Amino acid sequence: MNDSQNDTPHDDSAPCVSSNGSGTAHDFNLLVIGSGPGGEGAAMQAAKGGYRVAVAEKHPLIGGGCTHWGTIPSKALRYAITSTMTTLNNPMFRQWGLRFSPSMKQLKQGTQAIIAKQVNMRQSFYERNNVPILRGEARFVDDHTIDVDGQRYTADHFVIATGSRPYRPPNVDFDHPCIFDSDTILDLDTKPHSITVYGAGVIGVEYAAMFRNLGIKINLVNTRDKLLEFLDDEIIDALSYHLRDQGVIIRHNEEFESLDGCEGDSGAVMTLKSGKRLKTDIVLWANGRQGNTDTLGLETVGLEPNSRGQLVVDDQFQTARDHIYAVGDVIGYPSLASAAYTQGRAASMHMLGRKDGNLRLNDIPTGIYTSPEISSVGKTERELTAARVPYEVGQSNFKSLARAQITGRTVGILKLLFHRDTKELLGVHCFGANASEIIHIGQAVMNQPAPNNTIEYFVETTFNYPTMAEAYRVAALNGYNRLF
Ligand SMILES: Cc1cc2nc3c(=O)[nH]c(=O)nc-3n(C[C@H](O)[C@H](O)[C@H](O)COP(=O)(O)OP(=O)(O)OC[C@H]3O[C@@H](n4cnc5c(N)ncnc54)[C@H](O)[C@@H]3O)c2cc1C
Ligand SMILES: NC(=O)c1ccc[n+]([C@@H]2O[C@H](COP(=O)([O-])OP(=O)(O)OC[C@H]3O[C@@H](n4cnc5c(N)ncnc54)[C@H](O)[C@@H]3O)[C@@H](O)[C@H]2O)c1
Repeated sequence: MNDSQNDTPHDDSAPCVSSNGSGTAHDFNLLVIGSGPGGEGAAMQAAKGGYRVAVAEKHPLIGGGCTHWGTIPSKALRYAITSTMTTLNNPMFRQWGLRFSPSMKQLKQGTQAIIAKQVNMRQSFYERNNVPILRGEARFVDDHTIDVDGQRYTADHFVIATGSRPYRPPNVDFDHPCIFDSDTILDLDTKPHSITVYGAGVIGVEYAAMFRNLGIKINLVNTRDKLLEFLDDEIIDALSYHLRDQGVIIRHNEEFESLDGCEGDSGAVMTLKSGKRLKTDIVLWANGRQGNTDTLGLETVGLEPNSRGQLVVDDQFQTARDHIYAVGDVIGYPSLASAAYTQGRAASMHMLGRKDGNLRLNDIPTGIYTSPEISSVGKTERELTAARVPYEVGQSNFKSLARAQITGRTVGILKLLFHRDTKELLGVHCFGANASEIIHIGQAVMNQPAPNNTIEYFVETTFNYPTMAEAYRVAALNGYNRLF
């Protein structure tokens, strides 16, 4: 499909009954708002199911915040920083006198090329599946009609997949050149000497780790008493230890009182309610997100988002209006690209009436790209203890794995939690190189029907050697040895 087909406007005077091939009095069976992972998952699943589908997108390029401001640019920058610094810190290169301080511009060079590849690839998905992209900002005008920058389109169903943006409190001046959020930090052109990161959620912790790798002084201000409290306690301790060991100053249980940009671009001062004052070259505000619902005209269709702009949905991702679904960041937790895509597919399967799908909507792994990575799936020790489940722990320290010794990436653990009677795998928690990849081995076993979901799989299986995956065998044997 070419652009002119994509942009075909709806003719209000002639409603097209079935002539559009949708078998409906509306232009489309499904109109998706937003082309991030949530919107793409919904659009592709519905198109494959025979629906006539269109996607409205207000950004000039498709791919969503995920591609342009979130997952992809942050992970591309992280890769550029870690690979450059690993090379520069290699004792062999240092011995040879290799000294180089990369600029922000150099580190960001590769990111645009990766984004362009993502956009082209995703654009081809829409083209191949005959899903037109309606360019412009969508707004409901009645139950079955949206306006996209002056053109009106009708549909039987809608999926709202408009994502989220950084929450900006009114008393912070985001126009100041030294005050950034997770969108604007991507425009940072010069490398600061010091940064205060306010908010120690996933975004704050990932950026703190990333910038510390560049040798920048970091204050990480946490409004809670632990980092990432949804993780396993030992992993939280390991993360805190390694961030501190790398030189990040973490301040727990602190709340901001005021933030003042200094004259010109000479830094910013954050005053905390405890009386502390932190002056750094820049501040990265990373304290929560806001759903993109304010301009959707939701009042027209009788929907009301919560104070953070998020929509409430049921298990099928239906809002209070049955024909309007919502997926991804706009419904809040877990606010992951991975989950958004699955939710989009689930919403479309529901509207198609398909019961054959078996999407595991509650089995969402966590992958956190700190240094080193963190990943987990299933229950934590805290949850199992609270539920009085008799579990045992099997652990492998990366420092004793041959592969880790060879690559020099010896920091890390893999922890398996399993039922001490049935040996069922209940949780997998990993901190270390490649954690977000190797977690999926455990996830696959955990999802097998009993009795194939036990740690016996790891004990009985031959693993490639030397690999990081071997950690599963070591951890399972370690756990076995604790049983009596
Ligand atoms: C810095 C950062 C790092 C992240 N890292 C990870 C990670 O490593 N792994 C992970 O799984 N997740 C990560 N995330 C989260 C992930 O990016 C989001 O969960 C994901 O993008 C949500 O997808 P979505 O489809 O709901 O929305 P989005 O990807 O935000 O897409 C929404 C789209 O809707 C469009 N839109 C909004 N309103 C309208 C309208 N009225 N009309 C038309 N179009 C509209 C927007 O332009 C946008 O293109 C990260 C997020 C951030 C900010
Ligand atoms: N690697 C990844 O998977 C990855 C990376 C980055 C972001 N993300 C996703 O993006 C989402 C947003 O990340 P984030 O770091 O901004 O959010 P977050 O929800 O983790 O919270 C960030 C900070 O804001 C505070 N906060 C959040 N809601 C609050 C509220 N209502 N009142 C007061 N304080 C509040 C938290 O205490 C925390 O310190 C996360 O849910 C995460 O899943 C994922």
